[in-house]
Amino acid sequence: MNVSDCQSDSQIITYSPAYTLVPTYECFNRCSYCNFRAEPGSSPWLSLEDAENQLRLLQSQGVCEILILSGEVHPRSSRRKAWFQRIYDLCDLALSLGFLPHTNVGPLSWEEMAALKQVNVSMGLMLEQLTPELLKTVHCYAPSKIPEVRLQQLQWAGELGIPFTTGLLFGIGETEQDWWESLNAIAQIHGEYGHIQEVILQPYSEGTTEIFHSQSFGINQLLKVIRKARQILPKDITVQIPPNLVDTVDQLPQRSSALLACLEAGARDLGGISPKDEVNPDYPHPHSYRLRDVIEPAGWTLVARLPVYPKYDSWLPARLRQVVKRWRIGDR
Ligand SMILES: O=c1nc2n(C[C@H](O)[C@H](O)[C@H](O)CO)c3cc(O)ccc3cc-2c(=O)[nH]1
Ligand SMILES: C[C@H]1O[C@@H](n2cnc3c(N)ncnc32)[C@H](O)[C@@H]1O
Ligand code: MET
Ligand code: SF4
Repeated sequence: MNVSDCQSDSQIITYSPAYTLVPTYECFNRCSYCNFRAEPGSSPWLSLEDAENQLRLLQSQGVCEILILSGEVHPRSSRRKAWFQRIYDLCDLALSLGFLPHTNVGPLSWEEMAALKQVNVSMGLMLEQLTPELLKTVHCYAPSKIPEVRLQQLQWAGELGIPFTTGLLFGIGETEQDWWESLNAIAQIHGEYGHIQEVILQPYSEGTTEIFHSQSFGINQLLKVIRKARQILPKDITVQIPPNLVDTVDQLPQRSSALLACLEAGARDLGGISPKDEVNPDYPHPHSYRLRDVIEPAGWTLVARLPVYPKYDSWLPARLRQVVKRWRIGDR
C-alpha cells in the first residue's frame, strides 16, 4: 500500500515505529509543565557505548525512527560544544546502524542546524504557542520558548531544506484566539518553504513531577482544534495526535472513542510509537497491535511510516538517501 503525499482525504492512519534516545535530561530552561528536565549537572549524559547497546537490541524489532530528544545546555555555556557534539555523534551512530534519526533538542544555531541536516532525515521543534503572554507564566524561566526564536527555527529549517515536524501545546494558559494565530503562522511558513511534514496537536497532560499541575487539556477542546487546524493548514501537512494522551481512560478497544473522534475530526498520524514516552512518562504508549484493534473495525487502516515523507527524499544528502532507500524497499 502506498501512502500518498496528501493523506487528509484518505482512510490511512500512519505511525512511526520509534525509539527515543535522551542525550541528557539536564536543561537550563524551566518550563513549568515539564516532567522531563533535571537540574544542570545532576544528570549524566548518555554515552555512545550505552546508546550502541540500546540500539543493537532494536535491530531485529522493526524500529525505524530514532528520536533524539534532549534537555538543553545554554547556547553561551562552555559546555554547549560538547553537548552538541554528543547529539551529533548519537545521530551518526544511529545512522551507521541503519536507523533513521529525527532530532528535537530545542533551538539550534544556524551552524548547528546545518550540521545536523547531514545526519537527520527530518528534525522537529514544537512552536508551543505564539503568544508572548506565556513568557510571563509557564515560560517565565524558559528563554528557549521565546516565540520569535522558535519561529526563526522553522524559517531556518525551510532555508536549509530540512523536512520538519512542528506542533502546538494546548492547555498551558493560552486563549482560543492564540490557537488560530499559531496555526496560521505555521501555514504561512510552510507556504514559503513547503518543508512542514506534520503538525503535532499536543494536549497538555498533567504529570507527576511538574510544577505547573493544571488540568489536562480536554478531548472536546482538542476535537475543536483538530477540525479548525484541518481548515487552516495546507492539505499536504498531516495532523498528528499522540494516542497515549487522548486515550488515557479507555483501556478496552470498544471504549476507545476519543481516538476515533480525533481521526474523524481530521488527524491522520499517531506519531512515534515507542516503548516509553519520555516527555509524558505517566502515559505509556499503546502497542501498535492494540491501536490496530481500535481503529481498523471503524474502517481505518493503520500503516507504519518512515520519519521522512517520500516527497522529501530528494532533499536529503546522499548518505541519508541510501539508508532511506533500504527502508522504502522493505516499506509496507
Ligand atoms: O513519543 C513522543 N514523540 C514525540 N515526538 C516524535 C513524533 O511523535 C514523531 O516521531 C515525529 O513526528 C517524527 O516522525 C516529537 C517530535 C517532535 O519533532 C516534536 C515533539 C515531539 C513530541 C513527542 C512526544 O511528546 N512523545
Ligand atoms: C517535546 C515537547 O513535549 C511537549 N510537552 C512538554 N511537557 C508536556 C506535558 N506535560 N504534556 C504534554 N506535552 C508536553 C512540549 O510541546 C515539548 O516541546
Ligand atoms: N527541550 C526541547 C524543547 O522543549 C525538547 C524536549 S522537551 C522535553 O523544545
Ligand atoms: S520542555 Fe524542553 S525546554 Fe522546557 S524544561 Fe523541559 S526539556 Fe527543557
